[in-house]
Amino acid sequence: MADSDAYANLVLPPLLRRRGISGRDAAFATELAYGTLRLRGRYDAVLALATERPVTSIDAPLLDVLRLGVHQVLGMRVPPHAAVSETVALARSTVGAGPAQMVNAVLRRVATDPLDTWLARIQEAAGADTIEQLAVRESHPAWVVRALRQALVADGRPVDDVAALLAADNAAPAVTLVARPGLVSQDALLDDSPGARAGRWTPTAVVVQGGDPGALPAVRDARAGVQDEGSQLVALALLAAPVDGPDARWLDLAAGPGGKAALLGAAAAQRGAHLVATELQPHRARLVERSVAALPEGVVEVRCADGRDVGRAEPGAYDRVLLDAPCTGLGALRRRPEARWRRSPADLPTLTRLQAELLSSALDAVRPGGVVAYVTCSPHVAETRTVVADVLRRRTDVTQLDAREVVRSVAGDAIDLGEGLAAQLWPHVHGTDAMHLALLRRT
Ligand SMILES: C[S@@+](CC[C@H](N)C(=O)[O-])C[C@H]1O[C@@H](n2cnc3c(N)ncnc32)[C@H](O)[C@@H]1O
Repeated sequence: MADSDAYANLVLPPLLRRRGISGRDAAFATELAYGTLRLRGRYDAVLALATERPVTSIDAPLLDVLRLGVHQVLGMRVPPHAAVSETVALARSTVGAGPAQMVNAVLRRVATDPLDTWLARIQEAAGADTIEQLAVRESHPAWVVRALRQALVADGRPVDDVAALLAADNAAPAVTLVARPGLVSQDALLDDSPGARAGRWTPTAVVVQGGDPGALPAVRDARAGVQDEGSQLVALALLAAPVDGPDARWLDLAAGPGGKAALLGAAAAQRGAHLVATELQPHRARLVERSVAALPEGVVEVRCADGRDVGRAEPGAYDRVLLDAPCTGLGALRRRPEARWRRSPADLPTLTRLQAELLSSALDAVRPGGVVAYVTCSPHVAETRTVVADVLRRRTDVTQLDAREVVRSVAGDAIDLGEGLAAQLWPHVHGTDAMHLALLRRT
């Protein structure tokens, strides 16, 4: 999984199901796989010290086995002798008897000292640069640490918050459900999920304890869905933003797989509005269809189309527009264990160009007095504040609203938001993905 192009959260659950692995065994296998992927950077630094050679010189399959072993020894509560013997057996069956001996020696060495001792050692080996130290300790690429630190500062938060943010990225998030308004109530979802609690910020979120949310009837028939509470909050904020004049034609410009479209669609059904959801990728457009399946016929129209063309094709046609733009996803690293190792700064120019083009189209598609929500599940300044500032500089027909005020009107005044007109959520502050929201009104 570390080397293939598959996403762990898509590959692992069906794999476990096919092998008949469930309950505690499935939970163990999931923690082993996700934890190893997440903490790969930390464990590679440990392995470089324990093997006294660079990990790049270790064959990929053997390195994966070693990482799995180190995670059991340092990251899970597996007794060291069991972790070592299981991993050696795995090495013997996958990479051969010779490498298995090496695995045995290396893991015994790793098991000699506790995690804190290894963390101190790898930090020291990283040199004097505090970013590099944080990068190995909290297992993030250094460029991601730099970008997150810059985003925290841009939000007016203490630079030292970055350590807590990186640690929050390394903790598996609780599964959060959305009760789609008018289809199922938050109370009904709470009643159906033993041990669940209501979300902190929205009247739609329910945080569940383990189990398979897909087994809940409300999730199976799309009255509810799995959705981070930050995603729910930004969609509800678009719905709470004041528009002047009519309020019946809504657009979701980049809708796949459809979590926010389903929430907006449910609200549209209640308010007598109509939602057009465009998505470029046909298979993701089909996922949008599925996510809105429980809504009354005709409320949501899914179109497989390029969102960049909508502003030109339908100028001023909409009252509310959501642009949840394709982005690096650096705000959702907790939920995508391997994502941090896949992205590179080289992805940014293509993404930010696309984000700017989509935002221009969204602003053309909204009528004067209407509102566009520009949303990313990344706090990266280049994808958020810079994209919005560039568009505002080029146009004279757009003003930025105070998104924090609107978010407070949904989440309550106690929510701790940073500086500036945008609302930036953070895993370590809000317990959500690091969603960014800017609200723009056509004048
Ligand atoms: C961040 S995701 C949207 C997530 C969605 N709002 C949700 O809550 O489920 C961005 C989506 O934009 C789509 N996309 C990328 N380029 C696009 C374009 N030019 N026009 C429309 N959709 C596009 C991607 O395929 C992806 O599904």
